[in-house]
Amino acid sequence: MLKDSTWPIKIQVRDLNFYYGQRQAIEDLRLDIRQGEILGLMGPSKSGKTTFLRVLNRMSDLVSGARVEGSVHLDGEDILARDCNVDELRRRVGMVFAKPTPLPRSIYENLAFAPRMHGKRSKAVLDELVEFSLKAAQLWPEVKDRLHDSALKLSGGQQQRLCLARTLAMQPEVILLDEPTSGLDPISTARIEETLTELKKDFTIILVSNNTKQIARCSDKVAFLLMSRLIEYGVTPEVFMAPKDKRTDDYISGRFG
Ligand SMILES: Nc1ncnc2c1ncn2[C@@H]1O[C@H](COP(=O)(O)OP(=O)(O)OP(=O)(O)O)[C@@H](O)[C@H]1O
Repeated sequence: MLKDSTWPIKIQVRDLNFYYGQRQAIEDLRLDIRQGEILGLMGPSKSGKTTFLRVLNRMSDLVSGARVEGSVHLDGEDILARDCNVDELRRRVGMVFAKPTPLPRSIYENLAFAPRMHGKRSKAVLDELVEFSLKAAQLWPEVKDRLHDSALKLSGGQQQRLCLARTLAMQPEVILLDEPTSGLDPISTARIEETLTELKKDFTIILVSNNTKQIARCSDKVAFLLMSRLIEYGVTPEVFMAPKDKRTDDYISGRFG
């Protein structure tokens, strides 16, 4: 179901500017992301997509010399505020990277490690969390009989679903995906895309992809960034069928980027 303007806003971005030293990577961004929708973020290389994701869970803080202006509210709370609890924010806003990065441990430990660090010590609770997150990432049937095998034995596509499961094990509210299928074959890509469609029932998702077809297939709304600026934002089929800006049209038709 399409989330219209009456649907609750999960993330509200206003007048967002982001600088790496002198270089501005996000300019005057204004965007609402509604609860339970998939926002596809597309744009050519260096348009600011990854920077935006990193602002949303304050991973951008880790870059020395970086500076942010404006506001980003998550459920009404300003996450750029000094007193924001960044550990809790990163639990609520989880991230999956382009390259799968399982820990060199068992499948089970990949999922139980961080929740245990956050105080979940009971085996029964961890077992349940492992099963829940593997099922949500649609990996459970393939690994349920070998949870104690090394995660490194899994295929690339399975490793990426494991990384998604690892994010889900932290019981986030928002999932950021930065080109999650860029290194995967078409079958593994399709599995991840199906999984995302299931997950949006319970989570708000922001998907960065250089693959415009993937954005068209998976997202409810789409934002097109070009040279640090938001050029177009709207309901995905409308933007793809009738883009308002010629630069969006050029991009989705493959005329540049
Ligand atoms: N850690 C950093 N230090 C300095 N500049 C950076 C850093 N990360 C990104 N940038 C610069 O910020 C701009 C936006 O980069 P960003 O990675 O956000 O774009 P992107 O749209 O995600 O690109 P890509 O599709 O290539 O990943 C680029 O000019 C990039 O060189």
